[in-house]
Amino acid sequence: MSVELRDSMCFGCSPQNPIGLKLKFIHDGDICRSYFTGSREHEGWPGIMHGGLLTTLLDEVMAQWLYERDIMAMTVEINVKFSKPVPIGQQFAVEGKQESKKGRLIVLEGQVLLSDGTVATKATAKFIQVKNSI
Ligand SMILES: CCCCC/C=C\C/C=C\C/C=C\C/C=C\CCCC(=O)SCCNC(=O)CCNC(=O)[C@H](O)C(C)(C)COP(=O)(O)OP(=O)(O)OC[C@H]1O[C@@H](n2cnc3c(N)ncnc32)[C@H](O)[C@@H]1OP(=O)(O)O
Repeated sequence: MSVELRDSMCFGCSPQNPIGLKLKFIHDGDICRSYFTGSREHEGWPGIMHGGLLTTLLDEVMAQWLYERDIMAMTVEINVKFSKPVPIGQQFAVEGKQESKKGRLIVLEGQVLLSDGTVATKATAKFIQVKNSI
């Protein structure tokens, strides 16, 4: 791999990106999980998390599921279903796991869970495996 994690300015996970989300990840069996609490800077509708940012969070946990397993892959497609609003100021969980793998095409699923366990958002994303030289 020519790009090391320590050099990354990844908007989702880099600790050194001043405007990034600075996400941390827990790998729990076949699930990658992160926790996030939105603030006013993350809202779309007043008091509600911006859907584009939820998509970013979902993309990131799914990408990290792969990265943890040394699979270098890029998102080529993502479909997101927003079922319930995600309130600002309340911690929620974001989870990702693999659904299938066929050749270079890897399909992952993600979800946003509110603190009471309600699934607020669901995602399916396709990743294509690339050479370890991004
Ligand atoms: C993962 C990170 C790696 C880097 C790690 C480095 C340091 C660590 C840093 C951070 C921590 C790591 C992870 C966090 C990083 C990011 C998180 C967010 C993820 C992203 O933010 S990521 C950015 C957005 N993303 C892009 O910027 C992709 C743009 N894209 C491309 O650059 C090309 O697309 C490429 C190179 C991916 C593939 O190009 P290519 O030329 O190699 O391959 P080709 O097009 O031939 O496709 C091959 C086969 O996949 C089939 N195929 C293609 N697309 C399909 C689809 N949608 N559905 C079904 N099948 C599909 C074809 O049909 C063919 O199938 P077949 O082989 O059977 O013909």
